[in-house]
Amino acid sequence: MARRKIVAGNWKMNMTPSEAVELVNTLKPLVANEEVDVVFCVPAIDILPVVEACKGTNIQVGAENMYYEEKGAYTGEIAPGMLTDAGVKYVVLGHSERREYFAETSETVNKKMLKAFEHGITPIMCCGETLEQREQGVTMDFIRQQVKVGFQGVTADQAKTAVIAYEPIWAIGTGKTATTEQAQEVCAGIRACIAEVYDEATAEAIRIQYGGSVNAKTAPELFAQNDIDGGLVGGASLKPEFGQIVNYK
Ligand SMILES: O=C[C@H](O)COP(=O)(O)O
Repeated sequence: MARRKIVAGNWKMNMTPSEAVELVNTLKPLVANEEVDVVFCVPAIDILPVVEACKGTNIQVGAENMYYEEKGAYTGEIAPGMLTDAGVKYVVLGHSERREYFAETSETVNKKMLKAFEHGITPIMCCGETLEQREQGVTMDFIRQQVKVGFQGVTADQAKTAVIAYEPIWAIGTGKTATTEQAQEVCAGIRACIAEVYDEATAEAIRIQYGGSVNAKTAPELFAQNDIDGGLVGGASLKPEFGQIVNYK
């Protein structure tokens, strides 16, 4: 069975709550495509107004991060139960910006993955190599490690519902999209890694996105690849162009 495409916007640290509602109202009619899962991953403070503004549409709301404890003395963190109560269905975990600026490791990402599944939140787990790693030829070794650690303890049934976003760090926000061949090659490698860790059925079911300077021009070819099931879109998700990306074909 063909996998359903999933196109998610990652707003990062952009949009005040009132700007967020305005953006949703602009994008709503542009992303009304029932054949694709459309997700807006938004800053924590925007979640409630965005959930409200997305009611009655095909848009699902995601968070950009989450903590792995249920509650307690963790100043500044957001618990999974808070997200589900607010109407969140997805959470971006292990984005390279969080790994780089907030010291996230694959081990903490793994704890968050397990907690997200426990609460019925679908994780969008990010992985990707630096330019240096690509030049050294260790891209796949590095990504396989990120995936294996990230999925430790995750059951095959849970993994089947997960989303992995392959985002080469050198392509994020740089305007440098990976070539279609580069993106397909790594996404296929990630699927092979899932088949090794679990089985063919799990590898066939899991959805793998590409992320890194995706735009309306590059999306059609990228999303047409066998192992690319959509995109995680940063900059272009804040513009009407996101509608063209969702309607890539
Ligand atoms: O999560 C999204 C990615 O970091 C890609 O961002 P970008 O589309 O602005 O390059």
